[in-house]
Amino acid sequence: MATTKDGLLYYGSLLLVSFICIYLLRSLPKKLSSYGRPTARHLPSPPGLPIIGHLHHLLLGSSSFPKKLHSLATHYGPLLQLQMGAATCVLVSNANFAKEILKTQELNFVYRPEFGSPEYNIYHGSDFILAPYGTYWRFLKKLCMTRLLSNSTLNQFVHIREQERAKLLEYLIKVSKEREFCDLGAPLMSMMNNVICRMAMSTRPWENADEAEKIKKLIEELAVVGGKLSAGDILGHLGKFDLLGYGKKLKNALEKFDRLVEDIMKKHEENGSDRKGSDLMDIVMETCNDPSAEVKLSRKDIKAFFLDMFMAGTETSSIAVKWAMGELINHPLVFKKLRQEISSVVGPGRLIEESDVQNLPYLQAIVKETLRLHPPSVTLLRQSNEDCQIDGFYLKSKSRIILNLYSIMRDPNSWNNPDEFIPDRFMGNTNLNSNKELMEMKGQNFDYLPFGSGRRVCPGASLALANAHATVGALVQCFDWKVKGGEMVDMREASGFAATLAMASPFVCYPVTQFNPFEES
Ligand code: HEM
Repeated sequence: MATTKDGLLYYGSLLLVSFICIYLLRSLPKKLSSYGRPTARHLPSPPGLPIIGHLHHLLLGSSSFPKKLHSLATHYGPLLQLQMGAATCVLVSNANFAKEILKTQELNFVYRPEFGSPEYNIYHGSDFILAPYGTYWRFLKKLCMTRLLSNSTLNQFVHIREQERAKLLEYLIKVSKEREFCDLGAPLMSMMNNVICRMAMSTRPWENADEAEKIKKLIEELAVVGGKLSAGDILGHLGKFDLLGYGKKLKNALEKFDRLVEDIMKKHEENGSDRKGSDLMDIVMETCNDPSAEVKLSRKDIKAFFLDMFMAGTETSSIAVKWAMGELINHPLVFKKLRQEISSVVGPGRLIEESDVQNLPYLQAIVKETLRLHPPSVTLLRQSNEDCQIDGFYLKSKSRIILNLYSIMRDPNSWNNPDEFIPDRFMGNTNLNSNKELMEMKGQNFDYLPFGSGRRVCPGASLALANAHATVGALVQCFDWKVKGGEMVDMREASGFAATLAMASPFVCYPVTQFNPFEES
């Protein structure tokens, strides 16, 4: 007679066999479809902890976020899977894997991940930087490349950049006369904000100082709150509850920006017929009245687009000049050589202009070397659209990719003395990285990607470079620099998570005027 024990054994075995059959039936199609292909391996990972995953590698210790990514890449390899709380990311830290993502499999990785909870973003769905690769994104990218940020539009606005640079120099001459010191970061940020405000929306700081200043404050606030909210992604679904209140702060700041830009748009509409392409907003609004335009932009789309321009362009551009000046002050021989180059090309009595830059290769090399060592955007963020393999490793669709520009541009396999500031490596007359001598900024060399690469490459690169070259040149031509509290500028990066590479300490210095371009000779 069968006992209860036998019965349990019988039904237990039946259950086990059923589970095995269900598992085989579900996995068989996948197995058959991958039959004959080499089996993909899973990505390596550093040691992790339950729940927080690898967060402790990024949160503990006083070094900066890019240095922590760099240390992970150096210890565990150039392709890693990181679990940051609830968010899974793939960290890519060498030129070969970057090329695979940005070129070989570009169409699969042309998307960007969305961080933070969309419910607090009043521009959700209109955002250009995060827009999926499709008609809307293509329309705006083409508008940027062929009209808004094209070389001919940049030439049309050269006087704005000259006037804003002159204002910066006048301020520094005054500081120098009064033997005061200044934090160079603040006037550089105002200058770049004014340039973009005036090019984009004709805000005229001398008539309405308020508008440009309000936009600058909002952009600074949005960068801080947006960064904190994105970091909240590590909470997964809990992020929706806005436990720390950053969601509400973000919404608040966005609504203020929206009201400000709505007023500016109304002024543009009121003076519509007189304006005819006087600024970027006119050009964007013209497309709304063009019946042949492929996409009809809404007011929300236009405002979201300008917010992206400010967020992507202001801090990155001013920070680049700040890092360059830090390196120049800390390398007096490079500083001297640059001043000599400017003097021999520009002459003694006039201020450097943007049109001089093509004849100033050493100035160009200094800006290139600064962007290599201190890339204002430390990472490129991408997302895979479909399952794929990289170097035999399996990546599932919607994998978030962090391209670690900081490590790629300091990789000792690509760069000699990678942590040293050596502008000569870009001059083509040394044997230091001689294959880099013709290196362009266009993202075709995957060892050097300060502006990204491919379809998603930065559309503001020419504007950023025009500004960086002429500003660094003018600051070297007009002033000697003394550092408050010591001989050297503190070149450490700020700790904590941030999208742009900030300096750890304020850049406080004394300008000493050497050449005053506004003085009658
Ligand atoms: C030194 C200054 C700048 C640096 C280092 C920089 C760097 C970058 C990088 C690395 C990307 C991502 C590219 C990729 O994913 O392949 C990017 C995208 C972008 N940048 Fe810049 N940028 C700078 C200035 C500007 C300026 C001045 C503007 C416009 C006023 C701008 C507008 C944008 C926009 C709209 C995108 C998104 C493009 C897209 O998704 O298609 N940037 N930038």
